[in-house]
Formats: sequence, structure tokens, C-alpha cells
Amino acid sequence: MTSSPFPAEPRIVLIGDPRVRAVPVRECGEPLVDCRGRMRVDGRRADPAGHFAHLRAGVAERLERAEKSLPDDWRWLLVEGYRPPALQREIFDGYAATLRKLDPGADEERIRTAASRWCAPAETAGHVAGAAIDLTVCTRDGTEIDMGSPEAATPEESGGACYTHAPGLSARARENRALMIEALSSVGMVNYPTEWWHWSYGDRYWAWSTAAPTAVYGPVPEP
Ligand SMILES: C[C@@H](N)C(=O)N[C@H](C)C(=O)O
Repeated sequence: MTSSPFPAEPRIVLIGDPRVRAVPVRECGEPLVDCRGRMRVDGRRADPAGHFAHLRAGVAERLERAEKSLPDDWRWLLVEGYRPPALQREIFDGYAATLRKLDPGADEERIRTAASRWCAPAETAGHVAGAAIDLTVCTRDGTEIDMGSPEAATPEESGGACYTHAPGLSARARENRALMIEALSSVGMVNYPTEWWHWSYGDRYWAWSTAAPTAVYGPVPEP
């Protein structure tokens, strides 16, 4: 048997897992709201329509509450919220193609599983539901806080440091992640453990993680 260049972490349930896909959605109909003007929004993945800055109203409100429990000088830096389904598919397919080149002998099942360490298949993606946010933290003057890897770095690019509880992080980065985790967990949000910056509320991954009977936010077609 050949060893995989994409080692599995057996304690982590991936976002493409059949158990996550099987979670039913009871859509609550809450609107997407624009977070610009409410919180700091970073333009690095901005799209012309401004979809990236939108989140379900209840998620935006949770982030505002969580921000109050950060250290005094810290602010959220929102990078990407709502993502139209077509964009989600494009990102997933692009990453899967990268992994195929790294492991040309891998079967499609292995590639899909490995890809879902860093990108969700559109069916279960929290971003497509406006329920997930990629975010980091900066000081009031806009300086980004050290989180131990760049936001959105893949497992390959970051040598695994993107995993929220990765071994080998500096004490400072571990502490900074702990403060982020405490603030976001206190408002009921859940983290995707392969990405320290990815948090959600109300989507299928949230429902799976919290044993909620249903997700409350399902996919939203591009407005
Ligand atoms: C692509 C990456 N930044 C991301 O958003 N990953 C999560 C898991 C997703 O695609 O929902």
C-alpha cells in the first residue's frame, strides 16, 4: 500500500463526511446582511458584487457580541462570508486539481476527502449558506495578530499549521488562537478544526458538531 501525502487526522470529522451531508436543513429564512460598516472587513477576497461581506443576520450579530469579549485592542477582521455556489465549486475543483498533481495515483475518493480538509463540497458548505466566516484578528490600528499561519493557507502551504490545534505553534500563536476560540465559542459558533480561521453557526457542520437536530441555514442561490 502506498502512503498518502495527505495524512488523515482520524479525530476530525471532515466537512464532506456523509454524516455531515446527512444532516437535514430546516431553513429559517433569515436574510443575508452586509457587514461593512458594522465590523472591519478586509478586501483580499472581495468580489465585485460584495457577496463576500454578507452573512446571515444571526451570524453577524453573534460576531458583534463575540468581538466584545476579545482583548481591548483587538478587532475581528472579516475576510469572507457568503460565497455563491458556483464559486464554492470552482474553489473546490481547483484545489482538487492541485492535489491530483501532487498525488497522481490517488483515486477520486481520496482526492475528494483530502480536498475537504481545506474546502467544502458545495452541498455542505457553510459559506454557501451565509453561515460561515473566514476571519482573523487585528489591532485597532489594523495590524494583524500572529495566528501561527497565514489565513487561508492550505495544509500543504502551511505544513499543517492551519489546523487549529496544530503541534509546533509558538506559545504566542497558541495563546492568540485560544482567545479567538474562547470568544467565538461563547456565542455558539463552531470551528472547522482544519482551519483556525473558519467559523460557522447554523449550517450543517454546526448542527453535526453541536448535535442539533437540523441545520437552520441552507444554501442560498446567488442573489
Ligand atoms: C477555501 C477555504 N478558505 C474555505 O473556505 N474552507 C471551508 C472549509 C469551506 O470551503 O467552507
